[in-house]
Amino acid sequence: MRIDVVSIFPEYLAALDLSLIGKARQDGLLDLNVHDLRDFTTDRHRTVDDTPYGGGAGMVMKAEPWAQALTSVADAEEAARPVLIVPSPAGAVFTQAMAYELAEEKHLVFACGRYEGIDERVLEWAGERFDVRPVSLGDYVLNGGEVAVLAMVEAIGRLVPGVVGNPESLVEESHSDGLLEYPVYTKPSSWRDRGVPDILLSGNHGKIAQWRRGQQLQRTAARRPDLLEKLDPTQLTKADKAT
Ligand SMILES: Nc1ccc2ncsc2c1
Repeated sequence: MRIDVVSIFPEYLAALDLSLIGKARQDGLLDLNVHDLRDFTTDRHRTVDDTPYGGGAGMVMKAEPWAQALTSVADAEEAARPVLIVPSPAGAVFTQAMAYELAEEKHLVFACGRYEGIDERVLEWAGERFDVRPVSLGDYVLNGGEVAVLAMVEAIGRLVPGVVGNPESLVEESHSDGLLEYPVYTKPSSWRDRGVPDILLSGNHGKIAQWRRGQQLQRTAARRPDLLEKLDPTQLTKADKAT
């Protein structure tokens, strides 16, 4: 998978050189490229913003530098129609299901907006060449898209085959089955007078699996009842319903 990120703060994305994503880049599993939007300006001051039409506080990102940058990254990859992800508080909420879907794509481009956002005409113009997706991390506002891109690249990148050493570890995690994950414990078995649930020390794998599933359902009901509402009833066993 090729990933391009365009930002006026490319150094913000340095964290993508580290850990799992960094190793995937070294191993050639992720071809990740970060670009400075200012490199696509033509004036001496490398201007990327201007005042908003209609007035109001703040500045808006100018269209032309974005058009130059997006054209450059689209031309860099043969993939038919790259997905252009634009982090925005006004976007569709990013979910694990979306991460799985995007992990199948050949070419992802992330446009990190700043200030009050990007001139809307850029997203309209980009629709000719890209599958344009405004995406939100949740109902809160950051100062720009870079932090959201770090989160999304990690969430998507770890699902690309070969990135995570043991694919099994992707199976039982929050949201993989529509539920929150169960609690986990490790040595010592007694820590500051706190023990480990006896069932986990029993060696009875069937009972352990049953206990873990019950924990998932209880946690989800307590912390994210909205997820239970969304569950397809066929995803719940008779034992689940008895929990
Ligand atoms: N450009 C921009 C500004 C704020 C913000 N908050 C979450 S994603 C995002 C993107």
